[in-house]
Amino acid sequence: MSGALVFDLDGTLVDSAPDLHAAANRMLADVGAMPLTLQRLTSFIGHGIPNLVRLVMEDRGIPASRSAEMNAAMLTHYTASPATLTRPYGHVPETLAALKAGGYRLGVCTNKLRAPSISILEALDLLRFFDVVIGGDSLPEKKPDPAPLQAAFAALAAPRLLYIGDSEVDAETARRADVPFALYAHGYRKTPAEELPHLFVFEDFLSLPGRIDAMKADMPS
Ligand SMILES: O=C(O)COP(=O)(O)O
Ligand SMILES: [Mg+2]
Repeated sequence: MSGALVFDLDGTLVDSAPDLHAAANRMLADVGAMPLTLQRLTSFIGHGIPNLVRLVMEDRGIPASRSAEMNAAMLTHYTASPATLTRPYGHVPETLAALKAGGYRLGVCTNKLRAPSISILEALDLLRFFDVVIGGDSLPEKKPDPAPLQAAFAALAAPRLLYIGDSEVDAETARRADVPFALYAHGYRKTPAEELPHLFVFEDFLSLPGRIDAMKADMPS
């Protein structure tokens, strides 16, 4: 057994911002509000959909009293098409295949709701690589609480090697769970990489198996 690796979803395995953006703009159109740019919407990703809706509403000056209605609209629009524009980042499928073939047990730990997470992984033919998917609603706690990441590793029942993510939330979750963290450089983070605790930063998924092998070689046996 080579050990367990857990991945974040949004901004790490997949570029999901275009579908979140489309759903948010449909929600805004429902109430006659102007759309947001993709860049602005992307800056709101990381703490799950209720937080994203709150930030969109603040940005557009929509009163908090409408939050239940807006959240319901966002969920309806997003779950209707969670994987229309969403794509895996470069070399993700072949890297997951190589890691799986190398004997690693793989999991996902995301703040996205579990149902659309599964839909996305299925639509992009990635679900087959994972032995566990923990979503933002799988437990009472969400990242950066360490509980969801701990639950993912517990389900994998193999030595915990690494959490791979793109954001401030992921770095903090890994730190609190006491798991080494690898930072994917091209996700949705707002903070410079050097300000986030990490074991290594990587630019391309193709480099990941080699980095993990090197990390294992450095570990006390
Ligand atoms: O849904 C979000 O806001 C963040 O999702 P992630 O945890 O997969 O990055
Ligand atoms: Mg992420």
